[in-house]
Amino acid sequence: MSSSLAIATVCLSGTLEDKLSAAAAARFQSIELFDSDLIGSSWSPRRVRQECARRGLAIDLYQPFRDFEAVAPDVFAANLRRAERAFDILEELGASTLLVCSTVSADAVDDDDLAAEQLHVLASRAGERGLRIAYEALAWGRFVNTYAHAWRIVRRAGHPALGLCLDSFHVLSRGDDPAGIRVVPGAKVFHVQLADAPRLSMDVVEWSRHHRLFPGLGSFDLPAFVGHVLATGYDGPLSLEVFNDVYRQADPRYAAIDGMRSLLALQEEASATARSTAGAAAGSAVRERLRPSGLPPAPALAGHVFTELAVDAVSGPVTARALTALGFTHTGQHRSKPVQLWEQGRARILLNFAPQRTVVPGTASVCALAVESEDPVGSTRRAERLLAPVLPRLRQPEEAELASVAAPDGTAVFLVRTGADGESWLQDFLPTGATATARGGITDTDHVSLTDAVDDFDESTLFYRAVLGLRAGQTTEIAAPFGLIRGRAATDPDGRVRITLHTAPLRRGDWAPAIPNPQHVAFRTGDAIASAKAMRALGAPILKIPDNYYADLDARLDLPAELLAALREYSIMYDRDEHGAYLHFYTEMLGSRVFFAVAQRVDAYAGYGDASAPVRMAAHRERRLITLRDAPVSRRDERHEYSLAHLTALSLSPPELVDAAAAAGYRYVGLRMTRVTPQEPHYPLATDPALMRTTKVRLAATGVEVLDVELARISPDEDPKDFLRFLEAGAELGARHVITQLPDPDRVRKVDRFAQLCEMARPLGLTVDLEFPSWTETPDLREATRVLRGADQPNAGILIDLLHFARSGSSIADLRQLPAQWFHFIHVCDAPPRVPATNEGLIHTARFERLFPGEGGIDVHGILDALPRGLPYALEIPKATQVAQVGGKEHARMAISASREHLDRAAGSAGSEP
Ligand SMILES: O=C(O)c1ccc(O)c(O)c1
Ligand SMILES: [Mg+2]
Repeated sequence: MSSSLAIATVCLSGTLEDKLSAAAAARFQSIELFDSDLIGSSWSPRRVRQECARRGLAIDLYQPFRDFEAVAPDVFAANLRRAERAFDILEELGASTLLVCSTVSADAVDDDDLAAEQLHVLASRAGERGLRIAYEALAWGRFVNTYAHAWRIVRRAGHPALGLCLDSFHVLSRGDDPAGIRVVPGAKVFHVQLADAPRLSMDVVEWSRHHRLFPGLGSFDLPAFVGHVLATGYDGPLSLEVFNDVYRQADPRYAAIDGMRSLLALQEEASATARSTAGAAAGSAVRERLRPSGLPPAPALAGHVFTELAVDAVSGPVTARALTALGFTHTGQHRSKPVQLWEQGRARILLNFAPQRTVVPGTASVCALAVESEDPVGSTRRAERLLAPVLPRLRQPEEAELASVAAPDGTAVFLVRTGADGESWLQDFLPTGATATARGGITDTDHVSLTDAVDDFDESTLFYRAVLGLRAGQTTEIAAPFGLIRGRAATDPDGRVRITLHTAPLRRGDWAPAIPNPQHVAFRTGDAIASAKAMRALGAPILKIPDNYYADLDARLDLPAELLAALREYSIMYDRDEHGAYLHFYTEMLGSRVFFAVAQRVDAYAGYGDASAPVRMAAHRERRLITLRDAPVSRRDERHEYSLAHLTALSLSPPELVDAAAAAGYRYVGLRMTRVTPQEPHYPLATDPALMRTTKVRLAATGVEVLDVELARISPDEDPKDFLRFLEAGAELGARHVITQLPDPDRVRKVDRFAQLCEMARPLGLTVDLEFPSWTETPDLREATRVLRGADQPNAGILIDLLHFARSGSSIADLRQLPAQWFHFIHVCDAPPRVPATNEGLIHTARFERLFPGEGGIDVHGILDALPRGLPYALEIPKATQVAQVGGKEHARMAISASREHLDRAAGSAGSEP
């Protein structure tokens, strides 16, 4: 019989009902009930017993009973009374064991004889009712804090209903030698609790109550601990007791599954340890109890087979270009799906243009990975026993049967066998006719690197370790430019399959300029320098590493000058451990998530170059910002800089607008900070510090900049002075321009006020750009021109809004005559050819019903061609119906895509007029 598997209710989040359902669904056989879970439950103890039975769960133990022993007679009497109440509960629960923790009470005395005597009395009372006492030494017990001490007292008490509870945390946190457990007769071990923990240097109570982990996720040698426990002959349950702040608030159904996986993996590891260490005779009973209940062994893995990237029409070609430049060849096309096979050596990438899952537009992401299993069916059965969802396969009749399971983050993990027979999955790809070459020197996939949210990190680690039978390495921590990154690698024993997982454990708030959840595939080469040389020749987008890195490398490692020069020349990073060295370089980001790495392992280097990771992260960030800023400039002739004007998606708050702009590829936003109409949402950036802060954080994180702020609308009863805070807030956001309107019939006054506004804005580095809606008292280009000439201010400008320009009947010929320095950006849109007859109609179109350039009747190109070259196009295209249907963010994306289509392409042929 293998040991039964149990979980303490304290491991899980929720009400008792949530916890029991989760434990049962994860196929635990029994539970430890915590008193707080019972006290907070509306179920009577009897009902709890029924609810457990209904779910197939036994109750092994009720706990904790505290501060009982070694006290004065009066306290002892009170404690016995307390104990009888606990026994009542045990009887109703149908549980037989009460856990008694060693005392931490100030009432207790340091007297083992007294402790033994009083525990003897307790055990007698328990025994009379058919119950047992399991005595546990808390690591912080006042007098008894080691299992050896607890055992001396239990032995001295000498009562059959008194035994030990052995908790791995209390034993291993103190550094006690667990081998001593072997002297305890198995019949005197009443209960065993298992918890792992990270190595932390802190108060042991804190450590125990907040940081315990499921087995395998910390640094304790639990396989050895379990081996010692079972060597005593103990055949009771192995029970998880893990106090952990994350599990306590996570969905209990997933936490329970994680717990079960961790226990099964622990049993497996402990049994392997017992096999290799125990003598043949001693080991067999132990091994029998360690046999993980029905868990098929993990079949050997022979390597990475492919990594599949979900791509779209934007990210697909970008990724394909990068692969080509790394020396890959598009060798196959899937028979029934839009999936491309790219190969070099044994390294393979699939580009899936029709991913099953939704993906972030414009960026590739890993949707599947495949490993070579010597027995895919066995691998799948193992995954099932470990409660991993086995994915259904939709396949055509002539296609290979591929088994896959879903990792916690949804990545499909394929277990394949690439036989030479007709069964191979490769048969599903029709040759393109192109033959793979070794142009880039890549031989294989070295590893796949994935990132999870912190709360999913342990789950992922457990999944890959347990399901694939990989070994988890040490947890590593990187002080990265944008915060702490925690990592853990999982590898098969031969280092053929390597998966590295990362998380940002402290990630909070909005300041997140790092790549969100980056992923990369690292390809192996036998010669990193030769590969880099070849790839550069092929035009690969290799990430440039700064000189300071090489100066530091030289100082630290004293590498041969020639090697150092080559590393620097090709932006190759270099790491060393006691086994060997690691030469690695990276591509730039391909979209906003995925990049590739090329790595050479010298001798038996076992790591992943973590020490260099901060440099890489900073370089990626820098590169992304350069891409954002340079792309339009370097292609000035065909493209324009775009800004997202707030009115296009006024339902988005400023931080949301910035994110929408970044996602869609705008360089700028224009922010509306004043309420122009009573109905519209108001974003009071000038007076709301929290909104200002999050907006600035999103700007910094995305690299989007503020082009302009609006609206200084100065009607007869408005005083320009009241706009000072507005102007200052605009400057704080980094805006360059302020939009103003002058609905004032008194020309002298409005010119004065316009001049005054310009004077206020000037020291803040802002221009004031006069817009002329056709229904206001500054209704056309002529009147605006008069105001500018009258005010005669160096930072004055005119904002041409194509709608107002067209509706006001202003003249393109006039426009051409005006000074170029008056124009700083343009509000671009189109509108229906039919001009509304009333002001209400005009206003309605302006606020709700504009069209994308080319969709309407405005002479968009004619007006734009009359303006100076190179002005940013601020898309101000409200379309109320469309926004209601697709949301502001998607509308913003459609706006830039339609505008680029209509404007960038035509710009090249627009001639060279000034
Ligand atoms: O932290 C505690 O008090 C506590 C209680 C019961 C246990 O079994 C334990 O290991 C710790
Ligand atoms: Mg315990």
